[in-house]
Amino acid sequence: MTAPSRTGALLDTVRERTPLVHCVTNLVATTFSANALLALGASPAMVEDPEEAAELAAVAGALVVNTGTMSRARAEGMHAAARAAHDAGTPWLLDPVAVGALSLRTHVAGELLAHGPTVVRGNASEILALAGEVGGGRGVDATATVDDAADAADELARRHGTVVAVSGVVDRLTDGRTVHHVGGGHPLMGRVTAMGCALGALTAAFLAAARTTDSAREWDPLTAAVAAHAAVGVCGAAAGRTAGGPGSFVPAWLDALAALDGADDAGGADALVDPA
Ligand SMILES: Nc1ncnc2c1ncn2[C@@H]1O[C@H](COP(=O)(O)OP(=O)(O)OP(=O)(O)O)[C@@H](O)[C@H]1O
Ligand SMILES: Cc1ncsc1CCO
Ligand SMILES: [Mg+2]
Repeated sequence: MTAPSRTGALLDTVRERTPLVHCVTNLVATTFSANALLALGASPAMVEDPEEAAELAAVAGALVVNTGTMSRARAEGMHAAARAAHDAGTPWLLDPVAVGALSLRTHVAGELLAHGPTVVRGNASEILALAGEVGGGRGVDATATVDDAADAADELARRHGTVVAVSGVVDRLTDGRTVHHVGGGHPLMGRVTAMGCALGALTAAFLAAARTTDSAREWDPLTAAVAAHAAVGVCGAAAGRTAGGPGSFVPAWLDALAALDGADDAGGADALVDPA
């Protein structure tokens, strides 16, 4: 018998445990992120009021805070959820959507870093801006490349003791010491909205699974985040092979997520990690 792949093993854990993933996310990504989590085998809950968010974050398996729809009221919910997750020792992921392009969210995201995110996940422009460098982001889409953000990502990871995942044609993930690249995916992923937001939600599900694995007393968020990116990459490549365009890509990608098989090396996901 061959050893289970890292991605496959974590995928199996997600399906065994059905982790509750608390999402404080944006108006665009809400339904898509929930569907992606359900397709994977996790359980989504989209809750943002500060009172309810704090209550849920304390019992959820993982939290994602996504700044895509910002307001002062929403910022309160983001802070409350992140604080509660931090206090409960629950892994949480910050997705700093359009940080650098708009002032309020740039300020709020900077404050959220104080609650110790387990993973920060964004495109290159967002990570550059969060690290305090000029990223050049115009809106929610990146204008910088993953390579442009490499040094900023490493520095951000070290400064905040977090994993930083930068998405693009090839994703790059680091904890400030170790770097992994994840290939796969498809150009159509940039032609539908909220694909990165869904990646953040799915990464949170993998964090929850890794955190609850018995053998993972010293669990590794970098490994879990890499596995999530590989799963998304393998599904993107599969969906891209059959889709006729952005419209048919989305259901094909959701179907691919649901069809991922842990025992079958999650469709070859591990081969996408650090290809020679
Ligand atoms: N040209 C591409 N080729 C392969 N994969 C891609 C490409 N563009 C995006 N992806 C993949 O799509 C996913 C989302 O990455 P992207 O950088 O587009 O996120 P984002 O800008 O945060 O998205 P959004 O904010 O719209 O949700 C990642 O898994 C990434 O690898
Ligand atoms: C299009 C858009 N606008 C705010 S959030 C979002 C989803 C992609 O980040
Ligand atoms: Mg994004």
